[in-house]
Amino acid sequence: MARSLGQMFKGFLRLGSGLTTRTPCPPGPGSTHRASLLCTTAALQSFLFPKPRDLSLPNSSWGPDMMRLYEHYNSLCEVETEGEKQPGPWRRLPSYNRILKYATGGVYLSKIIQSKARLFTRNIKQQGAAFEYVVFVNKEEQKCVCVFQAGHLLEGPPGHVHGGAIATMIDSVAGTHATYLSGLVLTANLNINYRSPISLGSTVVLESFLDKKEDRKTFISCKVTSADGSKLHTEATALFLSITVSNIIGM
Ligand SMILES: CCCCCCCCCC(=O)SCCNC(=O)CCNC(=O)[C@H](O)C(C)(C)COP(=O)(O)OP(=O)(O)OC[C@H]1O[C@@H](n2cnc3c(N)ncnc32)[C@H](O)[C@@H]1OP(=O)(O)O
Repeated sequence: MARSLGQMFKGFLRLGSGLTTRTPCPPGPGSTHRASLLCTTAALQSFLFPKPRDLSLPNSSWGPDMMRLYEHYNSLCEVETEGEKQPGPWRRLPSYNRILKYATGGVYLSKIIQSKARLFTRNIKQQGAAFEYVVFVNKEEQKCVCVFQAGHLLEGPPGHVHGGAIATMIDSVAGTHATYLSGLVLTANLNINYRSPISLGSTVVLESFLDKKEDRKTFISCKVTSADGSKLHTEATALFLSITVSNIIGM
């Protein structure tokens, strides 16, 4: 068990270093033996380690603000220089309904380990009903941005988003950011100031910034603003502590 968890978190830690890289299948005509071997290996790999469904991609429930902001940041993930496409300053992070699906073989692991468990923010199957979001990270600026559309199941005060749901998103985005920067972490402290309510169904932007890193501690601040950036909804600071796999096993 400890070994499989070790493998699992090795995959998880790859989040910060090009997790989604896969062997491309070369074009058919004129393929060499080596190329077809590569293709077979890739096919075998995808059979043995099926890709989990990425829930951070657009679906039909996404409104105009959500789509506009997604397309804006997505366009910054790739830049064209002298006719060639290069990685841009931003990167979209994939998102699954269990964190262990980041590991190689995570789809199978997910069936073996507490098979009914689901990531809190990704456990509602009805598209658009709860948390619709996508996270982008900018390594150079050490910054994360999340575009979040809050569905009708997240109601707190009538017509508005529950404070716990907002806290959940802040913890998730700041936690993802801290993981990206520092590997495996747990939230030790989260302070939130709610400045103005968020309407149900609206799209907001969460921005997460690295304040400082000290040994095991990663300090992050986060703010939530309206889609056009004109209104501040929420501000937060958080402390994440780096942990080891044995911390999780012993939990
Ligand atoms: C890719 C997808 C990623 C998705 C991200 C999802 C993010 C979700 C994140 C979470 O929700 S995690 C779940 C909620 N958090 C927890 O359940 C954590 C529960 N708490 C613990 O397990 C432990 O308290 C913890 C691991 C955080 C710390 O215990 P340790 O024994 O490792 O640390 P220790 O108590 O020795 O403290 C280490 C340092 O941190 C400081 N510290 C600990 N807790 C603190 C605190 N709460 N506030 C301020 N400082 C704190 C402590 O003072 C000390 O400072 P110094 O080294 O300077 O002396």
